[in-house]
Order: sequence, then C-alpha cells, then structure tokens
Amino acid sequence: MPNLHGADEQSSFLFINACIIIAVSAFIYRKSRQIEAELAAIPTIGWTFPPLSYITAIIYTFDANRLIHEGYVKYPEGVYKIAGLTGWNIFVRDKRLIEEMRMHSNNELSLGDAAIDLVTTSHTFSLDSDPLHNTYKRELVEMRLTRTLIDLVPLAHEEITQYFAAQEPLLGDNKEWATFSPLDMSVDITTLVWSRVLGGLSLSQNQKFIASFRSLLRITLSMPLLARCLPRTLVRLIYRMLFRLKISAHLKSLLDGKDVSESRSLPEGQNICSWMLLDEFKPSSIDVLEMIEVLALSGVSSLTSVFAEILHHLAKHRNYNEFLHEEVRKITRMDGWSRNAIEEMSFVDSFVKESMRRENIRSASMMRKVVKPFAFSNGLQIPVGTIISVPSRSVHMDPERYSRPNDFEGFRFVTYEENLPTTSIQDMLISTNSDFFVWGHGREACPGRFFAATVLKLLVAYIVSHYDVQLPRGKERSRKPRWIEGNLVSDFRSKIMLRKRQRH
Ligand code: HEM
Repeated sequence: MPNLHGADEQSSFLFINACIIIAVSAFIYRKSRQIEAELAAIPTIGWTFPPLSYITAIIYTFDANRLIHEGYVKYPEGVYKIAGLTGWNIFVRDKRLIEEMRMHSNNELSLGDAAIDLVTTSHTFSLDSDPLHNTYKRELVEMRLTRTLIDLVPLAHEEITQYFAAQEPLLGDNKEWATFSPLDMSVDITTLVWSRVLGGLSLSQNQKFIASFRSLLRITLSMPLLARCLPRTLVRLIYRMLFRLKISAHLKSLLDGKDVSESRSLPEGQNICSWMLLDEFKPSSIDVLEMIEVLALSGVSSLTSVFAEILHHLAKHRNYNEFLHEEVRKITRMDGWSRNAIEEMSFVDSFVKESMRRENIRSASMMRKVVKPFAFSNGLQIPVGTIISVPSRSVHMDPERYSRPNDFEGFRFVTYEENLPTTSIQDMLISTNSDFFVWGHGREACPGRFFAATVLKLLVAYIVSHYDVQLPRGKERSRKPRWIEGNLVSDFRSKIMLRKRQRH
C-alpha cells in the first residue's frame, strides 16, 4: 500500500519551501524596487529595471571600464549609476560632490563596510569593520611604519640586493638578456621586503614562511577571478582558512614573543609584529594575526600588482631608463641608499606616478558604503546600503585634467626650479587630490602610501642602476589586460627581459 502519510509530508514540505522562496523573492523584489525608486533621480548607464538590469550587471562584470567611462562622458556634471550583480554602483565625478564625500566621517560613508561588500577589490578588502581595529590599523601603518622608513629603507635595499644576487645564474656578467615574468618578480621581491618589515631578518630568512606567503599572495592576486566564480562569503572563508593554515605556524615564535624581546633594541626590532606585541593596547595573538592578514590583503597585494605594472612600463618605455639611471647615480653617490635619497628622486617619483596614473589597477576609488542616510548639498539623497565611488580611471584619462592622457609621459610631474628638477607637493606621488585617486582621497586615503611609494621608488631606482630592461621582441603591443568588475586581473604570463646594465 502506498505511503499516503509520507506523500502528504512531502507535499507540505514542498509547499512550505515554495512559500519561503516566494516570500523571499517578493521581499527582494520589493526592496530592489524601493531602492530603484530612491535612486530614480540618478541617471543610469545600461538597463534600469530587472530582469534587463541583470544583463547590464553581467556586462559590467567583464567590461566595467567601458560602462563607467560612458557615464563619465555622458554626465560630466554629476552622478550616474550602473547595475552590478550585488546592487547599484553609483559614480560621482563632480569635484564639488567628491569634496563632500571626502569631508564626511567614516560613520556616514564607510570604507570598511564597502570593503566587506566588495571582496574582489583586494586593496580595500578588510575582514571586519570594527572601528577599534580600523583606527589601530591606520595608526600602525600611517604613523609607525611611515616614521620608521628611515631605518627600513636600508633593510629593504638589502632584501632587494639579495633577491637579485639569487638571480645571478640568469643575469650573470654577460650581454645576454634573461626573460622574467614581471608579476612573479614582483611577488618574490615584495614577499621578501614585506617579511622583513613584518617580522625582521628571522622572518625574511625563513624559507617556509617565504614560500607560504608567496603562494598566498598569488591567491590574493587571483581574488577577482575567484570571487566571480564562487560566492564572496565563501572566498573570504577559504582565504581566512588558507591564511591561518599557511602563515600562523611560521609566525608562532614571533607571536610567542621569543624573537621580539631579543631584538628589541636593534634596527631589526623595528618590525610590525614587535610593535604590536609590545604595544600598550596588548592585542592577543589572534588580533595580531588578523591584522597581518588584513595588511597582506589591503596593501601588499596592491603593492605587488602596481610594481608589476611599473616593471612593464620600464620595459616598454626604455628611453627613460638612462635619465632615471643618471638621477639615481648622482643622488645615491651623495646620500647612499637612504630614505632621504629616495625622497630626492624627482624623475623616479614622476615615473612611478605616471605609471600608476596610466595603468590604474582599478576603475574606481574612494568606495564608500552609505551607513547613515546621506544627501549631497544639491539635494540628491543616497539610500543607506548603497555604495558610491569615484570613477578614478576615467578621471586619470580626462584630457581636461591631464594633457594627452593616453600618452605615457614619464616626467609629466617634474618641474624645474633654477634649472634643477623638482616636484611640487601637489604633484608628488604620495599626494592625493581630486585629480589623482590611486591612493583614494580624504580621511580614509591609503595609510600605507608613504611606505608603498618609498618601496616602489627604491625598486625602480635599484633596477635602473643595475639592469637594462626591455620587452621581448614582437611583444610591444600584444598585452591585453583582463578586468573583473573594474579590477585588473594580474597576468602571470606577461614577460619582460633584463640584462646586466651595459655602459651606454
Ligand atoms: C601601490 C600600493 C597601494 C595602493 C595603490 C593602495 C591603494 C589604497 C586605496 C585606494 C585605499 C582606499 C582609500 C580610500 O578609499 O580613500 C587603500 C586603503 C588602505 N591601504 Fe593601501 N594601497 C597600497 C599599498 C598599501 C600598503 C603597502 C599598505 C600597508 C602597509 C596599505 C594599507 C592600507 C590600509 C590599512 C587601508 C585601509 C583599508 C581599510 O580600512 O579597510 N596599502 N589603499
């Protein structure tokens, strides 16, 4: 006899599930219509209403630059929106409105909350938006790391020297060119420099840690792709597990405080782990680990992809190398490889800044989630939960802000005073303003930019002093970067060539 009782149970189970699905869909539909109604005053690029807006969202995933730029050109005076897979992306291009965004506090427009939503933007990817952690993280990077740069530059120089010493079999004393992946080179060098800054010599010489961190950095750089294939929460979870598995074991002796007290009085003691462990704030080992994890994600991955892009520019625009070499030679002869020397290098500063302007690693900057009701002074209301940002890539390519923006002009930011090259404060690599957004802008602007800019300049200065760089023959035009949701996907296949510097 058929089990009627079981069939009844099954159909009521199906009925309840169907009701839940209908209720959730109705809620999502009502909510999205409500948000659309609230955003109706903002013009749209692509389709506005579902299901067609999902087509725009899919196009946006792979071709965000084009859509964002279309809005930038079409709505020169204001704000526009584009549908994304997880909600509306609102772009603000008007300088006055950007200033208003800049002036608002983190309690109203939050970078931390935007970062949690946008896990693909690895540079701002935070694992929590706890204000205490955020303040501490900023203090650690902006104040302590920046203040110690004077000690860190020689240590970073040592790590870079050791990296290239290990490449001697390839870059021996001959005229042969050796081929490298700029991204692999960048991953290897930033891993070494960052490990030294993070935990001192013992960490940068710990081969197991170096191998683990390197592989983690590669995963982080593939994050935009991963986050597109898997749900974001899952990506975050996988990443956290991998981090704990790969990294924490190697940091054990540091976190136990053994290496810290021994080296406290040496310049070697100037490292991030020591600062945290000896801090009055007394963070637990888990706190320290979390902070290291966030910094690796929020800064080191950006540093790595930017350096790979700069290497590509050094190879592509090799006519600059001789000028750069000359500047570095003159300055280091006087000041050695010191922080002062790095600061004096105006041509190097400008070259790095132009590379970052020309080859943005992402389309938008100053991403902020509206966490309290927010209105611009022109009356435009932005609902809570919406993410707003600045279309930075388009700003950097705007002919009204930069003459011949498509051209790479390595010394664009250098001016001359009494025939000597210099850079105005506003044009310096570390400056943020409403024409230059690679570091974000305002109170939340990247706190690691002083460190990052110094390391990038040091790397360029080192390379032009020791090596000639060029693109492999026939590859000058073939590079086609891939983008996911406005984030550059790092390309491990791209190549450059180096050889020991020949006398020119
Ligand atoms: C070339 C390399 C880098 C680039 C292009 C970059 C860019 C950025 C940008 C655009 C932001 C958001 C700012 C805003 O929206 O106003 C940011 C935030 C941040 N950056 Fe960087 N950054 C770099 C390197 C670093 C480094 C090396 C560190 C650490 C040592 C670092 C630490 C941070 C932190 C802690 C935040 C705040 C993140 C948060 O609150 O969640 N950055 N960075």
